[in-house]
Amino acid sequence: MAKALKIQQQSEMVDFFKEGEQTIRMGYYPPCPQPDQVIGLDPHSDAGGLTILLQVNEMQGLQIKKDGLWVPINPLPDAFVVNIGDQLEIMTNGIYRSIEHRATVNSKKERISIAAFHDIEMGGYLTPACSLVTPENPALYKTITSKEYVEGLLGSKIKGKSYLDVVKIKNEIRE
Ligand SMILES: O=C(O)CCC(=O)C(=O)O
Ligand SMILES: [Fe+2]
Repeated sequence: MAKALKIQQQSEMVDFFKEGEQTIRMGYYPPCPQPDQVIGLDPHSDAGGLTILLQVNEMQGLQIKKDGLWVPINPLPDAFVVNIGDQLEIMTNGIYRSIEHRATVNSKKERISIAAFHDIEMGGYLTPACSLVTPENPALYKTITSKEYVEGLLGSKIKGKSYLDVVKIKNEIRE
């Protein structure tokens, strides 16, 4: 990833995650007779760096928001879904965008997913990579401590990608 982004000091990318955390969440979505009336998991972007997700029993349910529409991600046998999270959006100075997603439920069958989240270390800083910030491409996100980031996140309501707005430098965002 660092190579693809032409980050000059590849160690910079490694340093972000070197002492980072891996957290696993298992999702169990029971069948629901009225699937249109409920949501399995509210729309959100993952707050960490990279998420690796397995749709265990290959039931459809994961959807991503693309051009304002919800697009289903059909499970492929033995395949992982790899999601960009907000921390990577910040580090890449917006070159890689985190993806808004949600999970729906089915009427007939349960759905099981396992997500592995990879986050930066607590105690470090969350900041766009130095070599991606230039006079032509100024920093789009503030530099904050990972502690500030997590505290702010826990204190906010999950609503799509809205928490990133707190970290964005206003008036500088390319859409
Ligand atoms: O169950 C899924 O497919 C999505 C899970 C997810 O987005 C999450 O745990 O953050
Ligand atoms: Fe997620």
